[in-house]
Amino acid sequence: MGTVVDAANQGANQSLADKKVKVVFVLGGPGSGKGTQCANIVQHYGYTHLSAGDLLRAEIKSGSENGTMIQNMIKEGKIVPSEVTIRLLQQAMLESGNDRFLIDGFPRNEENRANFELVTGIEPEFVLFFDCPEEEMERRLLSRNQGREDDNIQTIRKRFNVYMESSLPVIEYYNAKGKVRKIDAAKPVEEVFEAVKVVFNPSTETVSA
Ligand SMILES: Nc1ncnc2c1ncn2[C@@H]1O[C@H](COP(=O)(O)OP(=O)(O)OP(=O)(O)O)[C@@H](O)[C@H]1O
Ligand SMILES: Nc1ccn([C@@H]2O[C@H](COP(=O)(O)O)[C@@H](O)[C@H]2O)c(=O)n1
Ligand SMILES: [Mg+2]
Repeated sequence: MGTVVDAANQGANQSLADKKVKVVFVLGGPGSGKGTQCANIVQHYGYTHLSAGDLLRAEIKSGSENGTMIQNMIKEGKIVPSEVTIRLLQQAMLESGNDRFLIDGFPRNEENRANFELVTGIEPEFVLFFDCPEEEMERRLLSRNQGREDDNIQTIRKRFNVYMESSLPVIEYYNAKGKVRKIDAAKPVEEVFEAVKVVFNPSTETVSA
């Protein structure tokens, strides 16, 4: 059984490698506006948006054998083992038929980062980092109203702790490699997107380099 699954996984990796997929990691704290800005980027730049959190929530709804474990992790603001999340990301990349992806909310810790690279061989083109003060993120999450089980103050505080302890080091890792494009995410949505466009527009990038 393990061998069949491993072979399928290797096939998926080979197929993604053949396509020479382009990946941008979209990172930032809970409520910093990753999903909001990804929707804008998709409209303008032809990327497919894959939110790791959305994929995990869909996996719960699908009645998968991992559903209960994932649900408990999300309620506690904890990071699901990368084996599960990477498989969902690979599947979604293959199904999309696209070769350009915004991977939102991943990698969330060192284990996510190292295993994604090891398993897929994919290095991000760059990391889009939405930088936002905690008080503003908290305000946004508490008024998001999308029925998310983790948008309550107890879980939000746990998510902030995980972000500080586990996710920021990943951003620092990519920063040391010169891959981070930092955006001031505390501004209104339209202003944030203006800053995002500068990153995605190659001619503007050349001028400012
Ligand atoms: N620049 C902004 N100014 C004010 N509100 C914003 C801004 N960007 C997003 N929002 C709102 O804040 C909430 C959180 O945004 P969003 O879902 O995009 O964040 P996220 O980073 O994807 O969060 P999570 O990590 O929890 O998935 C939403 O209700 C969204 O409409
Ligand atoms: N790489 C990831 C991403 C997310 N999770 C879990 O999902 C929760 C919600 O994520 P959002 O990006 O939608 O906010 C998050 O708090 C984690 O519990 C994960 O495990 N691994
Ligand atoms: Mg989101």
